[in-house]
Amino acid sequence: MNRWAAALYLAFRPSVEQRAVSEESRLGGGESRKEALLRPQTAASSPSSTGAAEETPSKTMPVVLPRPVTFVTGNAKKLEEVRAILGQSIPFQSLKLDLPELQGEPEEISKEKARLAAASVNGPVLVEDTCLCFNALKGLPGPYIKWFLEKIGHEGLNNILKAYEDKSAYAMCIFSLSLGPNSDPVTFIGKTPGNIVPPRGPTDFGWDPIFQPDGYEQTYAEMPKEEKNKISHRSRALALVKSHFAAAGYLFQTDVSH
Ligand SMILES: O=c1[nH]c(=O)c2ncn([C@@H]3O[C@H](COP(=O)(O)OP(=O)(O)OP(=O)(O)O)[C@@H](O)[C@H]3O)c2[nH]1
Ligand SMILES: [Mg+2]
Repeated sequence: MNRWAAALYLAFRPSVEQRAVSEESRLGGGESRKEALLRPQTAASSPSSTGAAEETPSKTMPVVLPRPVTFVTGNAKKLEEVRAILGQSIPFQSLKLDLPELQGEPEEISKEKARLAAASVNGPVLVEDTCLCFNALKGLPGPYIKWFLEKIGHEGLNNILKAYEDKSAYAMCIFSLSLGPNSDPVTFIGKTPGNIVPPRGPTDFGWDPIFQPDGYEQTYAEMPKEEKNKISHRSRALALVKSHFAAAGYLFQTDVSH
């Protein structure tokens, strides 16, 4: 046994691709073991809606990941919420990195971010891309909300919708999990419907002051953080991430020599 000690965080049934991981590669040592564990794999589940992840029951051994998942983001406020929502449910660490982003459909943007992150970290990663989608604009600004917000601010975003009666919108978070370089990312999508309103509340996080979720009198910004984290797009997507981890039963190796 080398310095790696296998730390078993979860030991539930594995998912489809995990059958490919042999007992030998699971317990073997050195780089060859890591390569075997992180070879390209089929998505375990593709929860591409707000529904729960579907898992295929199996009795074979779970995938062993060389270390906790790295959540890669350049956004401190996102990280704060992810920490609060995940708690101790999934072993993860974070890395501040502002990854370049594709143009295109939100799911592809998130997946490509995960591929870049996995290549950069050389290990399992979780990333997310957030969209604010105006129904009157057929989903725009969507993944480009960051740049709209930066250039025209809350007032400009409200002004855009003055041309339309429909002020409804939805906040969407797309998490992508990649088990390592060359591993196809799996996505988890959470959406919260609401309306775009003139800004109310603290301005410390993006467009929170102009998004009022359905069924609430307060904007995201006016809500206590715990309340937002119960109903937000981010918490809905993370609920799917958690279900995926519970169903997949990943094993994590922890280097106990540090
Ligand atoms: O009011 C908000 N409430 C939220 O819950 C929320 N989540 C994200 N955002 C903002 O929406 C844009 C997404 O762009 P984005 O997903 O590319 O994020 P980012 O570039 O800041 O970080 P990352 O890509 O490194 O993870 C950025 O302007 C974020 O600040 C939010 N604003
Ligand atoms: Mg970004």
